[in-house]
Amino acid sequence: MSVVSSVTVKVPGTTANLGPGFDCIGAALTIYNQFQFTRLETSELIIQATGAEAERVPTDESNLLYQAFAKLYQYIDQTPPGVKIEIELGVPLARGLGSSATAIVGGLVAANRLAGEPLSQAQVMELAIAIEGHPDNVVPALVGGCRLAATGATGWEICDVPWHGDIVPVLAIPDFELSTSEARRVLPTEYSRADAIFNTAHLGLLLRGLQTGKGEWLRAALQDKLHQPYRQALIPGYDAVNTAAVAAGAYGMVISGAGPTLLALADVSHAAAVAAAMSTAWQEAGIKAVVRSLALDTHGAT
Ligand SMILES: Nc1ncnc2c1ncn2[C@@H]1O[C@H](COP(=O)(O)OP(=O)(O)OP(=O)(O)O)[C@@H](O)[C@H]1O
Ligand SMILES: N[C@@H](CCO)C(=O)O
Repeated sequence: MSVVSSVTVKVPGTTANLGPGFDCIGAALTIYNQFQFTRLETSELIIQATGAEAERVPTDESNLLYQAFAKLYQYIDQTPPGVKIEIELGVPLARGLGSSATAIVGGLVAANRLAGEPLSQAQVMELAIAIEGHPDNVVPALVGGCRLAATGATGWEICDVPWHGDIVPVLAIPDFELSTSEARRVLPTEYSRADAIFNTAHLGLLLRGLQTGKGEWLRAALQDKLHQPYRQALIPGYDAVNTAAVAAGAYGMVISGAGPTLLALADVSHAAAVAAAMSTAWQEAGIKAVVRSLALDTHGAT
């Protein structure tokens, strides 16, 4: 592997949970952050950001991208070099579209490349999961597609989840933030057996629904008892947007990641109507939102 002094990493945003798959399933989307890392001769850290809300990205060592970059060097027992980081933001911050995962994956992949690829992709993935605390955003951000992650005997087992080509993810992204930590604080620490069984069954159904595109299965599958009932109150207009999406032909609607973005799944023939209905419903609830029909990213970080 040749030694390089500059590397550009493009990382997709992600939607995690998909309803019943809390903390274990996520999909990479065709929305991206791009990060350029250039090694400096001095020990300086220079961070510049462009794009929507760029002024909100920290430009010191607290920056998550730099934290992940430094973590990889720490892992290989080296001092991180001085570096200039140029950030082009395409994934909105703290909206449930995996912005933190793009930063973690971007920092790790760039550090690994600048250090001469000492770690395998599997090792980078383990580090990314350890930093984020759960696998459902960082795994698809790194490898693309829709992925399910579960702990195995010696580490994480990752499996690809086939996604039928007719299923369109429609994302309604409001103009307010909801941090993951805040959205996790409202969750209980214990659940009933009935809730555990409910989610187990619905996640199984979701996997088969995504694979086959069978409407009845998808309509039943997009339900959850582990996080959504507790988080809906943090998202004004949730019920109205949900009702509008389903009336316009969506299979169902869920919270994207920890929210506040809402994700509807629809077949291609209904996607445009679902997008329009979600937009109107949020507007009528007094909330500005951007609605986008996206596709699955299949490459992950490049
Ligand atoms: N490009 C970036 N550079 C540096 N830090 C970032 C970047 N993107 C996100 N972050 C950090 O991650 C925080 C948002 O993380 P958070 O987990 O709350 O939301 P999210 O990852 O967008 O949503 P979710 O995890 O629900 O998909 C930001 O406030 C910021 O601190
Ligand atoms: N599974 C995570 C995704 C957001 O990081 C959550 O819902 O809290």
